[in-house]
Amino acid sequence: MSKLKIEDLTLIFGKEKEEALALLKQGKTKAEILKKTGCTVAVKNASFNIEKGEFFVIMGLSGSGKSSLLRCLNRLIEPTSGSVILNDVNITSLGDKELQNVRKKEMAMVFQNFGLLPHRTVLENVAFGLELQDIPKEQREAKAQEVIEMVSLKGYENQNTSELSGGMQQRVGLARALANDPEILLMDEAFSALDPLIRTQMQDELIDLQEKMHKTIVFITHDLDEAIRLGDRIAIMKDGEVIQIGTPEDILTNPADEYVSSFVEKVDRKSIITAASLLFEKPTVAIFKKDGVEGSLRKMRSSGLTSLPAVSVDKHFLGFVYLKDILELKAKGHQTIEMAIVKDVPVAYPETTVEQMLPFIAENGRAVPIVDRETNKLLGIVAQTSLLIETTGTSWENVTGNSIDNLQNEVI
Ligand SMILES: Nc1ncnc2c1ncn2[C@@H]1O[C@H](COP(=O)(O)OP(=O)(O)OP(=O)(O)O)[C@@H](O)[C@H]1O
Repeated sequence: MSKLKIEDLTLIFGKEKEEALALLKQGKTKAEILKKTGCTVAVKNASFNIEKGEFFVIMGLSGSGKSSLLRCLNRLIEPTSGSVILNDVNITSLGDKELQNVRKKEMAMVFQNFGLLPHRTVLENVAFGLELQDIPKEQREAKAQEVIEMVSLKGYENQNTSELSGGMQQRVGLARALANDPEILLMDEAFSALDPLIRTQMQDELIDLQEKMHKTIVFITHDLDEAIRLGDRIAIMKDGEVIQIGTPEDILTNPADEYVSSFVEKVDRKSIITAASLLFEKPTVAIFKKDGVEGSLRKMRSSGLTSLPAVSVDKHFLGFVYLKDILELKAKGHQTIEMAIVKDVPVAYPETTVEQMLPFIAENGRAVPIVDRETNKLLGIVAQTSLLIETTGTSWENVTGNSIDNLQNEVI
């Protein structure tokens, strides 16, 4: 179920909004509109859904419109046109009072610069939102204490926040947001001010927390590595436009344009790309027992491969068969291939990452079989060359001197 629906949302800064909006409709660019009207198009026709419980990351360079878009979600900034639907309620048309309620109960924001009250204690900061709602002291402090423990700040309740390190201050920021039990957390570059080690630690803790909380999180970052670590899906923004939305793997394997590619190039793909996206698109060549020695030789010859997976009639993976062993059987006059099936072969599953498959690289160049975790059916094979390409970033032709089509021409 979609928690948030963002429909054709546009945000323009400046006085001549109507004129700017009209020019936008005519297809004029952000730069042209700025020149003609003095208005900045911060968000342009954004439309997408965020699912309940999803960790949704909005990523883009500075000035691409991420913060503006995020602030339109709770109307800290009023969108110029379009709507934001939260649980089927169009919050763009709510009156002040209803909007206050949404902000108090449904959404909470965590800011990059923490936004804490420096002369108040951790406990008071965390309970502050509840205090504004006139929740009795005892009750709000009990709730604050609970979330303080969730973000590992137990023991620091009575410290002034100005005495805390950046990482700890951001824990207070997070605890304050969680104290209201919001359904949606809006996090604006929440970890960007932290040094790299603390930042990674906070990312890990947020991932752990989210596994328990199942909130809907909208997280902004300009860092693709962070987006990939955290996001179930990532929206990439450029010049106010959302130019691609997808899972981290979608974005790495199919960048929508040069801009996205330029980010993606710098990412370490090994831990993200899975066997599923490396599976040969066409069905894998495999050997059945009924193929016998002659049939196996034919399949190896026509595929140009010196080792092939063997499968049962219902395509369960049995092991690997090597050309040299088949030739030996032939020389000895055997017709069945049973003795040539090497059974002790590591298998991967669709969700196995390239990094996890690297130890499977064998000296004899055998491919990695990918099987269904439940049924052990062979889904396909990943050639070692694919793994090398993924780890070195080079092309098929460079590694194999061959094209992928030559490697497969027979169907299981
Ligand atoms: N209050 C404002 N008045 C006028 N223009 C603004 C205002 N806030 C943002 N902008 C402009 O809107 C565009 C989007 O800015 P925004 O801050 O949303 O981008 P961002 O991707 O969040 O960048 P950053 O990571 O630097 O915060 C930019 O061109 C910016 O200059």
